[in-house]
Amino acid sequence: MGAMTASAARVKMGLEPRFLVVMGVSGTGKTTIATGLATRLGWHFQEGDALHPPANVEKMSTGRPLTDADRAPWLALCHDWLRAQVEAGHGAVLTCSALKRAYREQLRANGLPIEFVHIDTSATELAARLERREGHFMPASLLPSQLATLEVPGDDEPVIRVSGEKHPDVVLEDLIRHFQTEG
Ligand SMILES: Nc1ncnc2c1ncn2[C@@H]1O[C@H](COP(=O)(O)OP(=O)(O)OP(=O)(O)O)[C@@H](O)[C@H]1O
Ligand SMILES: O=C(O)[C@H](O)[C@@H](O)[C@H](O)[C@H](O)CO
Repeated sequence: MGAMTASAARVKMGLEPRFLVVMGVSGTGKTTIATGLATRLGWHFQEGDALHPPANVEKMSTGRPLTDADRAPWLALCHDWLRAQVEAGHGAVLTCSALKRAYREQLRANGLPIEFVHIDTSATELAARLERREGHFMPASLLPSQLATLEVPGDDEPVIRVSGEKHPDVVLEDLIRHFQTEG
């Protein structure tokens, strides 16, 4: 039997399109969860790291945290991608650390119906993962600044909270069940 098409998957799941930003600090599992969701649901996927200006990647690679000014053009590109997905009307998943409330507001600007999926993982587990991870520009030495910069989303923000310490398959199942329940 051939692979299920994206539209067949959507019908099978019975889910309306949603516009998700999978957020959290480096190493929390954004790419793992977002790619899993996009594949399972047949939704469009964008790796937020791929939208960083090269100077940002260079800065992080050399162990220097980004500033608000560094992040501004990147967040603008993330917002533009999200807006294009909303206009096209298909489900979409973006990875973006979205560490501060102001960044999340920038992503949601112009009334975009964005929802954040915040993956929360303990500092100890994050440090172990980043030490183990190979072939990624983000050094483990930037973890303290990531954690210090994070403003955990408030209850007044559109956020779905998940634990990054469960197996990714479990997190995916929990999220899909949540979407099915919410309609
Ligand atoms: N739930 C999990 N349990 C254990 N390991 C995980 C889990 N989720 C992700 N990982 C592993 O942790 C590392 C970081 O995951 P991932 O790259 O998805 O995080 P990220 O938030 O996208 O990171 P970054 O923002 O730095 O790109 C990877 O090696 C991944 O395989
Ligand atoms: O806002 C930031 O400081 C950055 O987006 C970082 O979070 C990295 O891009 C990402 O986590 C990759 O490791």
